[in-house]
Amino acid sequence: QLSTDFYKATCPDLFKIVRREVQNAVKSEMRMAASLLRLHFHDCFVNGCDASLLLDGTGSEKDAGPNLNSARGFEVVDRIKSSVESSCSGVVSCADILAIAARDSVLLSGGSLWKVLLGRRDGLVANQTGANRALPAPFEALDSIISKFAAVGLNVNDVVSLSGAHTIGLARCGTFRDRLFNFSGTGAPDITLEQSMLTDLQHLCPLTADGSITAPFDGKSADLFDNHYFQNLINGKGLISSDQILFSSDAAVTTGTKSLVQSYNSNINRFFADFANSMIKMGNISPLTGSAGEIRKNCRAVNA
Ligand code: HEM
Ligand SMILES: [Ca+2]
Repeated sequence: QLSTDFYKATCPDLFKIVRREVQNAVKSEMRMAASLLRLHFHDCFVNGCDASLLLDGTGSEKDAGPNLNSARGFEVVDRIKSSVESSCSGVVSCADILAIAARDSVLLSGGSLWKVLLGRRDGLVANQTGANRALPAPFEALDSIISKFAAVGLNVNDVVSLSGAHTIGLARCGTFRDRLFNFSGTGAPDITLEQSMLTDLQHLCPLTADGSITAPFDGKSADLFDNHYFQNLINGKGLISSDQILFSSDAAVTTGTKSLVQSYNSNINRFFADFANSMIKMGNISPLTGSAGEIRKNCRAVNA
């Protein structure tokens, strides 16, 4: 029961304000678009899209494995929230701000536009254990990733289209280094990783180096939201294992992800349309509505 015009009367300039703040953030650092998009994903997979990810404190989702030293953009969310508050105080949820910021981040990176549904309210608790359980890991098997998406109502099509978000942004060496030297204990690199990219990454991420050095997911256009990601997979140039297995694993054939990769590579319009559709579905994961939850004043803490 989310709707596109939820704040029409109570915060008529909402879209303008968020767009302006996201634009400012992206102007000073293009990567921020990727970081904001990821925040909405990591919020929605845990307790639904309720801004649980934004809560500070012990037991926070920010300190869960997939987010610690990894999720970023929280200061930008604070800035958006305070701009929104100064124009319409106490009416717009942090969960909705994440949804709009994710949409605008894709648009400002050259991707498609969709009508974002609104009316979510903010949760009262963070769920660190839930974040560790629900968020997919880069080295996870395809059937297991598919199960995690299924657990929140998303299908195989959503897995592939939403993985296309990795057309922008960066990943730390630590998230893919096992592929470079000793892939799942074989003592050799991942054979599905293309040779020149393997060599480049081995130089960027030697075993002795700090695991926080980063590489672009899409070496061709790390800041542009396009469909190169899928071409990369076909060429053995997926960065993390969970990307490459969508094309190269045995399960990619049986689950149908391989043919979806091929179709998004040959038809960018289909990718854009499916991505928009899947983002709307993801944004609809168990929202709090009506009088459930609250409208947080500060995205980092529940109201006093
Ligand atoms: C399919 C399962 C997925 C896995 C296993 C996965 C895993 C990862 C990993 C390991 C990173 C790098 C983190 C780091 O370096 O610390 C990352 C970054 C990123 N992920 Fe995913 N991801 C998945 C799906 C998604 C989805 C569904 C979205 C959004 C719709 C998304 C958006 C992003 C973006 C934009 C970045 C780059 C963030 C930045 O540069 O700040 N990912 N992901
Ligand atoms: Ca959440």
